[in-house]
Amino acid sequence: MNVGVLYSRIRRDEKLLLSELRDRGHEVTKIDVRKERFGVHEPPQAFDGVDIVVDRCLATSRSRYVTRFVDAYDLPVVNDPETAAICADKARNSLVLAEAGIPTPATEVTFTKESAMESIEEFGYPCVLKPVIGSWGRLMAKIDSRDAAEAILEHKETLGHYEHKVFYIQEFVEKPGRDIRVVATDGEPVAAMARSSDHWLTNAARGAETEAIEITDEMADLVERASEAVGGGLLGVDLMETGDSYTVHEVNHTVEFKALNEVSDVDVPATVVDWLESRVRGVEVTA
Ligand SMILES: Nc1ncnc2c1ncn2[C@@H]1O[C@H](COP(=O)(O)OP(=O)(O)OP(=O)(O)O)[C@@H](O)[C@H]1O
Repeated sequence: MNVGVLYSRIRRDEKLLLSELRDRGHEVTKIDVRKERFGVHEPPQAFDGVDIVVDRCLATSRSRYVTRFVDAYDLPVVNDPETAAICADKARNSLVLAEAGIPTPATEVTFTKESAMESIEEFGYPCVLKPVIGSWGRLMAKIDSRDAAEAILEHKETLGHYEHKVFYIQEFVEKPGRDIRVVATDGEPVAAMARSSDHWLTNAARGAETEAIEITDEMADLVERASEAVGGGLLGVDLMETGDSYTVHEVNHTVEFKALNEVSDVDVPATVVDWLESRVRGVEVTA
């Protein structure tokens, strides 16, 4: 098969994927989205002969638009544009998880700092304020007091980009110093790791320690349901432990897997390519 890989920077994750594809004799068409022009009628020539497109754009804005265009060109794309749109937006992410009855932290969205303050006071301290669009733990605030809340809300309202005028407020989950990332393909867990840190943010990108963990039946069930809630695909499902159970705080759509591949016995890129091959076979059968 010929796999089109949309990118703007090739990270270790993409290198792993590209070399697994090439090792199996697949053709790879690297498509640098910074250089292409995406017409509404005609696809760029770069897509000629491509069987399936994998979106690996680092920037969420690029990911969201480029997947829409690829979908309009009638090419299968991983992930689906609607999945990318849901996962890129923490408010939509939380909504679909809650709608599907999946345990997820209590969350409110408000549009003024006054109503945000009401929400924060009701959640009590600490609580969490997140940007609706963002990753790697950037611009996340754990709010410990009313004074801190007032300052952050004023900064966001005065200095923030328009997305920062959507206040996404969440209960603080007392997790055991770690959270869990499960990479899954169409709801089927590939491998899981715990990310531990002394800091309340336990993102691997912020230097948290990572270790492989077993996937329990309960985790697998939540991952399957969370994947279905956002429309499936190649996803990273993030969970926190809550004593005897779990809460799913988000699902990521252009999931990084290099850290997981390093700690896990599972060959993550190989499993992802197995899945891509099965997707292309599925398209050929139905065509
Ligand atoms: N409600 C919460 N209570 C306690 N800790 C939280 C809460 N929400 C998030 N965290 C912690 O903050 C980290 C980052 O959260 P989240 O995944 O929502 O942000 P992100 O910027 O989208 O990160 P990523 O890009 O890794 O998905 C999580 O790994 C988790 O440890």
